[in-house]
Amino acid sequence: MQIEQVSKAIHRKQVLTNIDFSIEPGKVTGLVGRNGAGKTTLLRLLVGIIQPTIGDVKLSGKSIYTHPEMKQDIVFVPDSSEALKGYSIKEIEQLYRDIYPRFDRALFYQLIDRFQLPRNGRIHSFSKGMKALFSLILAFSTKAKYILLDEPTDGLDVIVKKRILQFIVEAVADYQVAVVISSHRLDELEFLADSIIMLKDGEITQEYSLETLKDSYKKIQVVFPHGIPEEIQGIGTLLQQTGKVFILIVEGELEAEIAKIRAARPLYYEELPITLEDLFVAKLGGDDFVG
Ligand SMILES: Nc1ncnc2c1ncn2[C@@H]1O[C@H](COP(=O)(O)OP(=O)(O)OP(=O)(O)O)[C@@H](O)[C@H]1O
Repeated sequence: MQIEQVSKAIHRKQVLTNIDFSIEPGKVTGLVGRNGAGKTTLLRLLVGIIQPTIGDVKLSGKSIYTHPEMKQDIVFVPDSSEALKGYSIKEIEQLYRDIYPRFDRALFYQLIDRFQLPRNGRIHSFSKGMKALFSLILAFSTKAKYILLDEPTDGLDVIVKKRILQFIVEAVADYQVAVVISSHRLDELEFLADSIIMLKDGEITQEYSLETLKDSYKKIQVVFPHGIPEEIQGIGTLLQQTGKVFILIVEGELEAEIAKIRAARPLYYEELPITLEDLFVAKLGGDDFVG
């Protein structure tokens, strides 16, 4: 799937600007950003619920907006499954079979049994965790090539969460689907995602491959008795300061930057393991506005 220079304004407000990336089969792409950054709007654009003001989303070179049959290959799981509430499992299965011609009924019931959901239940009798699991089962049973998940584990207990994450990992490997996950759970994305797209105020500020993440950034703890010396101010991003202890995220020419820090003779120097959360705070933690 190619997302080409997509911008979207809603009620004259610019919500997304120049979004450009592609999504690969068999890979999980994590979408991160602060509240209001535009994640849900982007997912809604990728599934064709809304259309871009400028730009296009293409599958095999064809626009999903002018070739509606393409939408059989894309399924969106919103963060709440309220819309399905009034139906029974059988009714939803029928509905999905009408929309998605490759819907795999055998797989659907196999997964319903595996996760011990009642075959004859109605969705309104399900707990939040059961609804979340059911939405995922439904999505993967469509055999759509692109599965878009908005906060799939939001509000779930640890056990259900683990089952859901495990299920996503297995399903991506088994069916070679492309999954896009919007999430605030950076620890979960670290476990799941192959790459991360970071949105800020509707724009992509960073794209990371989780494989190279740890080679591109360093998290450094240093102690300077009189504050960070002038000659190295501006190197890296200050993540945290506790008294004389500074934690910095360094990027770019790592060796050269680290050599400069060491040349400033800190009383103590240590490299710490970097997490996605560190990068999130370093890159997006700058202001307190939530829009
Ligand atoms: N239908 C709409 N009408 C007006 N504004 C909207 C609409 N949809 C989205 N927006 C605005 O677009 C911006 C992005 O919203 P969106 O829901 O995509 O963000 P998000 O990154 O998913 O946020 P969160 O993490 O809080 O779910 C917000 O400022 C929101 O107010």
